[in-house]
Amino acid sequence: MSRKKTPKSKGASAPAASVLPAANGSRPARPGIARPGPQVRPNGPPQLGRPSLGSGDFYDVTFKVMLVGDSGVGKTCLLVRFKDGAFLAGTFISTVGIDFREPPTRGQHCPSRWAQWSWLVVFQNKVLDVDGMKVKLQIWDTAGQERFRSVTHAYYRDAHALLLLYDVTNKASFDNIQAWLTEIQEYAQHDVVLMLLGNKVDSAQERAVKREDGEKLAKEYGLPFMETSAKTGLNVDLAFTAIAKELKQRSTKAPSEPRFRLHDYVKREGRGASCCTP
Ligand SMILES: Nc1nc2c(ncn2[C@@H]2O[C@H](COP(=O)(O)OP(=O)(O)OP(=O)(O)O)[C@@H](O)[C@H]2O)c(=O)[nH]1
Ligand SMILES: [Mg+2]
Repeated sequence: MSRKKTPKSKGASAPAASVLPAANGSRPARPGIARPGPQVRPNGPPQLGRPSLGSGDFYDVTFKVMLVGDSGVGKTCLLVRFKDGAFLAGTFISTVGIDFREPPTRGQHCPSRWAQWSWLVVFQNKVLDVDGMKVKLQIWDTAGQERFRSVTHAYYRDAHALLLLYDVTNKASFDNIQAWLTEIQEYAQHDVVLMLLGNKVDSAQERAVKREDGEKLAKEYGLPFMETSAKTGLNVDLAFTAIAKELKQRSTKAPSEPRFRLHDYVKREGRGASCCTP
């Protein structure tokens, strides 16, 4: 990733939410922020695979992916779409904390269940088959609200990849991308895989950020870029698959394999907004 120096973020954070470590396996009584458990690995060599007995989630290698961006851009919805193939329509419930446990009953999530959980950030695991290798993505949603920024920073350094979202119907969320990049530069690993996503392209009539502007910004910072819709699913699987392919390539480093080119891949495979309007 080639990153340009950006001006220091003006986004001064208000005091972070109180830290409320959650007891293992039980839901905290109120929104809170737990500290990373032992399962959280620092960035660097990916964790080698092990079968997680009982869950059926066998994998060869695992990576931590984080979703970041302003509040309301659709991070939680993007994760729900990828994990469950569903869309959280209706009332917007902002994510206001971080939690490290998986939801209580695997395989039984539904939108309403997610809505109940959306005041916590629940990481989700998804195992993808990438060219014959089982790649487990541990995907972390974060609270986009500025008052939680100082808390979410702390988790960047563990991340192997970051999906940075803005909302194409919200110009301010696009204008804030530079500040996000400054934060990422400051807190994430220098070799973190980063992708810019312009979400909500299904809302064509409310569009406030042109596709070309997203492309221009991405080019300026050397980032792969796509427009997505958590509502229709446009390019959602592709974004995560592309990240998984890039991370897998970096970790295996097989000289015989043709080099995976993330930028080319998303350019080639990404679909335009007009393709999937409901
Ligand atoms: N039309 C449309 N609406 C979306 C899309 N993605 C999310 N939304 C809506 O946007 C609102 C915010 O979505 P969230 O996923 O909760 O936003 P967030 O980025 O997680 O926000 P924070 O948790 O506060 O950081 C909700 O009302 C969603 O239904 C999309 O692709 N298209
Ligand atoms: Mg959220």
